[in-house]
Amino acid sequence: MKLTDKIYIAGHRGMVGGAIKRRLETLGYQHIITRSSAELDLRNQASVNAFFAAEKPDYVFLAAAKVGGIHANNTYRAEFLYDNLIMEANIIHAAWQQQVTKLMFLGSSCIYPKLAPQPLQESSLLTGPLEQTNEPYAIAKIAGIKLCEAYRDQYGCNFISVMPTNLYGIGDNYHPENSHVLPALIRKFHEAKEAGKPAVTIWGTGTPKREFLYADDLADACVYLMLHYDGKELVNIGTGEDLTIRELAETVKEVVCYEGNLEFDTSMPDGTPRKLMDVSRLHSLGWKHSTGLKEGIVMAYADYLKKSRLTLNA
Ligand SMILES: NC(=O)C1=CN([C@@H]2O[C@H](COP(=O)(O)OP(=O)(O)OC[C@H]3O[C@@H](n4cnc5c(N)ncnc54)[C@H](OP(=O)(O)O)[C@@H]3O)[C@@H](O)[C@H]2O)C=CC1
Ligand SMILES: C[C@H]1O[C@H](OP(=O)(O)OP(=O)(O)OC[C@H]2O[C@@H](n3cnc4c(=O)[nH]c(N)nc43)[C@H](O)[C@@H]2O)[C@@H](O)[C@@H](O)C1=O
Repeated sequence: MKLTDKIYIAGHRGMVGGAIKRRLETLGYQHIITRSSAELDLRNQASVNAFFAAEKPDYVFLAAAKVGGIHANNTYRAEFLYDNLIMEANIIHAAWQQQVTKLMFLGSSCIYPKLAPQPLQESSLLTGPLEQTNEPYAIAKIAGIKLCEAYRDQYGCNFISVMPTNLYGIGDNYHPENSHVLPALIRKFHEAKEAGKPAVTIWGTGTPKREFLYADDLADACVYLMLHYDGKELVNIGTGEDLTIRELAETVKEVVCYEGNLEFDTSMPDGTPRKLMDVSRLHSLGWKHSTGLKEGIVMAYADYLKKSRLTLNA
């Protein structure tokens, strides 16, 4: 990937797309192409085809998606399947038609079977039933992986698929119901501290375990793999370390300096009991994460405060 190549980031306004854009700009890439969903609805195949024909990007980071936490996945099941299927199919097909040099598809750790042996190996894909709460999203992601494989097999396309673990960081989604757990806890603890509330409600039992990677680390991994990996096999991207939701809540509570109690709402789903990624392939390719969880949460909280001050002042 030369500094003058045309690079399209689908989803540049999102947490991951924004981090990839920052990383590419830092490295001196001069020709980054972006479109918001208002400018280009990726569910519209004719618009996507026209965009690719006009811009003819050389490289594509496919980070656009319908994304959310366990409650959003379980509530908007049709949207999570339809939107993600349509967006990835339109982009991958147009990338082939316009002879894109290389495309990176972003999947997710949820593609692996609910009870697959831990840590999750890339080879465990399609070896067992999926977690029910995010099955539509997982099926869409698996279809994206299979599309990239099929276009490689039939047309020789250099389309690679990477599987990030749970992510957090700058530009995360802090929606009270639809966000992922880490940004949700940052918001809950902050608002409880500001309001002097005696307790914060955590969904589920607190016993599931999750792995968290700082989004700017993921972006660095994505650029590294775009530069150095051309294989057909999936590559898990994570830290290789996990903790319980209760431990995560205690950590966020400490960072936010909230002094109240935790309460657990077991009417809310736990989801997958554990989804720790096996990152040995990633490490063998020469990349390892650099931001520790507590350090990352401190930076994410600072970003949240900056953004919430902005909205408060809006
Ligand atoms: N967040 C996480 O924990 C994880 C995320 N991932 C994957 O990483 C990728 C990015 O996730 P993340 O950054 O968190 O998601 P965000 O929700 O922050 O960003 C998603 C982006 O997709 C764009 N988008 C959504 N629908 C459309 C549409 N119809 N047309 C055009 N653009 C659209 C949005 O554009 P706009 O803002 O212009 O509307 C937005 O910029 C996704 O593929 C996700 O599956 C994988 C594992 C974990
Ligand atoms: C990235 C990944 O993200 C999703 O899977 P998930 O990791 O299960 O999602 P989550 O982050 O929302 O929850 C993790 C755990 O945390 C508990 N939890 C406690 N309190 C809150 C809370 O307040 N909000 C949320 N969202 N969860 C909470 C919650 O009950 C669950 O046990 C899917 O998109 C999946 O498809 C995917 O790819």
